[in-house]
Amino acid sequence: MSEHTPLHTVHVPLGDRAYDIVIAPDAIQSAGPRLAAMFPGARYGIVTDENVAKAQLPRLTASLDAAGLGHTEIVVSAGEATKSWTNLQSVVEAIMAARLERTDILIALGGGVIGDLAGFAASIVRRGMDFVQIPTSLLAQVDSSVGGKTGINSAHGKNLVGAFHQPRLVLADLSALQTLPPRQFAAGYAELAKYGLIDDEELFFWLEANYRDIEAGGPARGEAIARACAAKARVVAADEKETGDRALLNLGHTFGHALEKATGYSDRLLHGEGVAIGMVLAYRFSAKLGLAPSQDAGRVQAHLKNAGLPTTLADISGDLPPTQMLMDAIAQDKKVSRGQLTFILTRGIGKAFIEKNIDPEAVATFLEDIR
Ligand SMILES: NC(=O)c1ccc[n+]([C@@H]2O[C@H](COP(=O)([O-])OP(=O)(O)OC[C@H]3O[C@@H](n4cnc5c(N)ncnc54)[C@H](O)[C@@H]3O)[C@@H](O)[C@H]2O)c1
Ligand SMILES: O=C(O)C(=O)C[C@@H](O)[C@H](O)[C@H](O)COP(=O)(O)O
Ligand SMILES: [Zn+2]
Repeated sequence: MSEHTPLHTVHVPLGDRAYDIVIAPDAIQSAGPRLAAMFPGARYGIVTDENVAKAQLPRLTASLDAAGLGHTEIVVSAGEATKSWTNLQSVVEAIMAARLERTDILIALGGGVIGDLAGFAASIVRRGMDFVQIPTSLLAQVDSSVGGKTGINSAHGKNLVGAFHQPRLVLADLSALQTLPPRQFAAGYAELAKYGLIDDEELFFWLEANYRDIEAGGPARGEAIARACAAKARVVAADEKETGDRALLNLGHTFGHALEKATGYSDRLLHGEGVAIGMVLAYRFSAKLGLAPSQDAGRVQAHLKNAGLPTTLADISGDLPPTQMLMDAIAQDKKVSRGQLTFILTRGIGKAFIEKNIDPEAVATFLEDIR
């Protein structure tokens, strides 16, 4: 095995938009030669945030320099508020100021915020340029770097402006996770557990048994990331633009996105934390409707809590707005169709399903009851 052999490679079979997800301990160090072989003659724009610029950018620029690849860096603030119109504009203008051409490559180096923002910028600059995802958070390695959803938040809600734009390559560097703060690691773990909760109870039980090794950076970590990417690749390949079953990946997100909006896209609630609470609420709501055993809801909540995640509304610091305001946010969910709410509900662990025409009164009453 060569020094740069990936630990795992997951293929995303999307015809002329197919790509690989390379999962390796040193994917950043080996990026230069890999990119040079894939995109002869290209220059690179690297979009990153200020934390990742300190922790991981030097490894990437050293690799590009060693391979003789020209690059320019675009550094934005860290955090969810960065997914905004203002930052979209400045990133797009910076790409043009650097004279990156349509056949050059934009690199998103960072977590899901950077992937979503840079990916969206790539989708619109010069009517679309190629981009490469180099995810550095657990959340981005198991979820956001794969599948081509890109976008920003609006005053009306989460991810309401965006495009489907697939990356040409995903390089998930396991050693990058060494500098990720523990709270961010836990937030990413929520999206990892989500795959088990959707349709793979064996994966959820394996995560329960292997959580400590995953957290500690043992061999289970790479395997968990690869299993998550394979699960997402399967869903995306079958339904790239979410006309059907891709909506299952939204488990916990209808509640979670409303809570992120309610907390001002701030550090009060990270996306993965909102998803953790949202998934527990989806299980509790399903149990209340008589669809899922309440023991399963309890088991899900216990595991996420054990992984260091908030699992109830009371775990969110500060006051939350009235239920009606949460319902207003839910009404802007992208799964709403002809004015009807769609929720991802469940019949138990690994048994999620899409339910249309959910009565908003039932949701509001449920939220009032648990507050
Ligand atoms: N497009 C999709 O399919 C998809 C899927 C899931 C989530 N998302 C989006 O992803 C975003 C959340 O992503 P996230 O949790 O990665 O948040 P993030 O991008 O804000 O990154 C988390 C934090 O960790 C820091 N960080 C990242 N990597 C680091 C590293 N290796 N070392 C040190 N610090 C590091 C960042 O600077 C940031 O402060 C949300 O906006 C969510 O909506 C998108
Ligand atoms: O890739 C998907 O599809 C997902 O739903 C993954 C989610 O984890 C992610 O948060 C996504 O950005 C949510 O999509 P949205 O369409 O509800 O904004
Ligand atoms: Zn998510």
